[in-house]
Amino acid sequence: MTDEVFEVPVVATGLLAEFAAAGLISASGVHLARTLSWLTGECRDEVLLAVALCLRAQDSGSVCLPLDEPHSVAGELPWPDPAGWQLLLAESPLVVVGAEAAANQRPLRLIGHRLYLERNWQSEEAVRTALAQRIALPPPALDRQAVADAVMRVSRQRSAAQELTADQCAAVDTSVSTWTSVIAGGPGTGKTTTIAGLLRVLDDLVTHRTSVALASFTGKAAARMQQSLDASLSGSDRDGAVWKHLQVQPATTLHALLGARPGGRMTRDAGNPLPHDLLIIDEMSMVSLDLMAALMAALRPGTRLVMVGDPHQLSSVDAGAVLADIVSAGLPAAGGSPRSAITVLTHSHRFAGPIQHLADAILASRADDVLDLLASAPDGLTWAQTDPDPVLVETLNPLTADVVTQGRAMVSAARAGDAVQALSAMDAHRVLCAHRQGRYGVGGWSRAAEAELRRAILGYGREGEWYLGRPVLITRNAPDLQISNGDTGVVVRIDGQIQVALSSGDNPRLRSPWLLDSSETMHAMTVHKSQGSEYDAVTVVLPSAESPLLTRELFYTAVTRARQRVRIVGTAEAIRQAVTTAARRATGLGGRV
Ligand SMILES: Nc1ncnc2c1ncn2[C@@H]1O[C@H](COP(=O)(O)OP(=O)(O)OP(=O)(O)O)[C@@H](O)[C@H]1O
Repeated sequence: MTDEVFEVPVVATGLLAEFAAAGLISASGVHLARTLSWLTGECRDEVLLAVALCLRAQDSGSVCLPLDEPHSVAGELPWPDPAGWQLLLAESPLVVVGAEAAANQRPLRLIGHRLYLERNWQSEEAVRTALAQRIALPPPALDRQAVADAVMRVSRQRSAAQELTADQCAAVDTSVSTWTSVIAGGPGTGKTTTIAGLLRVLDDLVTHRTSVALASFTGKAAARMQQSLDASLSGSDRDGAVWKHLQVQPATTLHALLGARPGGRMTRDAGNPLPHDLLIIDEMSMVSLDLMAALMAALRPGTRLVMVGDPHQLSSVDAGAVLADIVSAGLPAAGGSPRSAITVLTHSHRFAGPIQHLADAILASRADDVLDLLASAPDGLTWAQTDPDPVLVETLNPLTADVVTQGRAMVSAARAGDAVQALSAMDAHRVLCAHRQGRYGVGGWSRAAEAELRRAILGYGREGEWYLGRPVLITRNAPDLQISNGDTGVVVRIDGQIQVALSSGDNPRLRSPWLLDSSETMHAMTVHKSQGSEYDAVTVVLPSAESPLLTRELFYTAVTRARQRVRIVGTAEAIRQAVTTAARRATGLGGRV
């Protein structure tokens, strides 16, 4: 009996077998479909296929499966007719139909032509309802003229060349005067400067103690936010005591703010909400639907929420595209109000040159312009026109000088015990890959760089596993050590002790390497992991044009990580493919906010 029970769920037959063979559904999708079939008696092939496709959609970042969407990889596969498929699903014991129906333990929900895993539907619904409730609240009780005057005053406190732009003033005004707002914009468009302005204006306007929390998705992004906020505020304001009424807490990660516990539960929730009066979330593009649902549950109605980020960047690793959805759907400042609570900052104050032109052309999907620009090789942009392969010296050649210069700088700072210098050398240049493994992946490129360094630098890597100057990527959260998945650092020797210096604003955190359970050598990183960080120079390794990861968002995110120099390693075909392929995630939030 046990054997029978165990065997039934893993066998793929019929449509499941065909789609699995074509790589369109995964083994876990087949397993889920067969298990649900065994539990409920549902055995219609089309329904089981929908279950497996729904799981696959979630694994690739979508929140739901649109049944009626043309399938780009359809080929010879027998896709069910959308209308008939919808009818079959509507009468399946696995499916709840419609937004109004209560949850009743069924694993799937059908909303029109969109099929959701029930859990994703619940998260999306929770976010939508919470946003709608917040929009319906009467706006904060502030005198409109007083707000406008305070914004002007704060803008003029800056030097003439640094006064806030009209868009930045509008963003501050909107964020102060509404409960929920968005400040959207690409790198260097002045989002952090606007946040600094917002804090000053709020401090001017309120008459009571007002607590402010700043959070970002990764620890690195939180540290960067804190750093640039400190730089935007004058010396005296940085000292918390000088704020008249604000209590501004140091920037932290969103998970830490919500008190994430193992298993994904949060300490902060509806019964124990966040106590702050203002919550500012940076790098909002990295926030998944589930995390957004947890955040909305933990927000009191009287907390202003300001979401800051670049909707054109890659979406979260987990399912959802919350910021892009909110920006595309629009967010009214208040119920029935024509005024929008979203401000888009478009002018970059940081780049004017070729990197900005490249980013603009990528976003506008102008492939010819991108290729012309790269071919003209302006200062700051280089293009190694080749199909990358880390085992081929000619591919690595253009990179070698950067890798070796950087390696030398890390080693000498590490030997001198200068953690700040070692970290700055680490961030001087970063190789970014779309893939984790394989020819175009982080693993191979990191190993190739390591081999090059061992050849070029005398004594490199001789001190054992934790050798001086080794760049390290943390791959798992360790809250007790205050380190997060994605943190980066360098092995250094300080006062005779081997330590890993981890990036953290102005003051690196030092951790004993013997306590780091999950880390790897990092000479290259995925574009996903690089989100929220910036480097002086970036080398982007583009996969072949066939790679499903090659999208405009990926290319744009990679290129905009660079402050001064970008090198692209890839073929013209891959570049064209990236620029003309939009990352598509099926979500329902955009149409429902
Ligand atoms: N209105 C302005 N006038 C002049 N300079 C400005 C203005 N706003 C911002 N800047 C400058 O532009 C640079 C980028 O600003 P800021 O750090 O606020 O942008 P950002 O959008 O937060 O960038 P990123 O997210 O890429 O870090 C800073 O040096 C800042 O001082």
